[in-house]
Amino acid sequence: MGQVLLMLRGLTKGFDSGNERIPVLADLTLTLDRGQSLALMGRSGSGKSTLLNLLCGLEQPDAGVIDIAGERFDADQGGSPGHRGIGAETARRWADLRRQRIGVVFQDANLMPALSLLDNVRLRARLAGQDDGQCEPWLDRLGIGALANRYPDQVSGGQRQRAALAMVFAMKPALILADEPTGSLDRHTADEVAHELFALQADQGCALILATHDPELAARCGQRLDLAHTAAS
Ligand SMILES: Nc1ncnc2c1ncn2[C@@H]1O[C@H](COP(=O)(O)OP(=O)(O)OP(=O)(O)O)[C@@H](O)[C@H]1O
Repeated sequence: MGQVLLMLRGLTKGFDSGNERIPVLADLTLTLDRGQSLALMGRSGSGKSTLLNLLCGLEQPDAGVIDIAGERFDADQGGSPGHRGIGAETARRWADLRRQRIGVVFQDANLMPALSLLDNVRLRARLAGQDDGQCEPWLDRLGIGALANRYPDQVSGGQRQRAALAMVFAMKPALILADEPTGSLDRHTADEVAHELFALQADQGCALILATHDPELAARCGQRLDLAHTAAS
């Protein structure tokens, strides 16, 4: 058996709508080892983005436990769901994890507009405590080395998506969270980016969780979780 990277126990999350709490995820339990990949599937609104947000601390669960790389987060039981604060210590631990261990590739590639693609990658590496002097090869590997000195608004959406992947790999994360990482790309570019994503994931031995509607992309993952079939949907 591999080394466990992520453990979810009884993870539950809903959102307030008027006086009601609408359940999105109910009692979700799963384990992911280092080096494994998991595709999150399910119809629109089934909770894929919500789960990714919970896994990087951008949303807080109503109940359950999240354990990532030995950092354990228990849902705060004080107050009613939706009205709980997050303690300063918990916020700090999530921020540390996002900076050093969790690489996030969400739909609107989160590049700093005032920095070139290369400087975006360097900044991300530096924040994660990695060597920022070795960042050009990441852009080369993603096929955008020639665009290193351009700013994000001077390249296409697909090229920004590749730069976002270069940033994630430069930080050498333990876990990558990707929300439709190829969603805005044409089929050919999507295939190229997916190829690099899985090749680099294998090279680095990190775990990958990706939300997608694309069955071909999901088929490349070792595991699949269909949120349409979880108790809340
Ligand atoms: N901040 C919020 N407040 C209230 N409801 C929310 C909030 N965020 C998400 N929801 C609701 O939770 C449900 C799950 O949303 P989520 O974005 O996780 O779905 P998804 O599976 O990622 O959908 P898609 O495939 O369309 O991206 C939806 O019904 C959505 O409207």
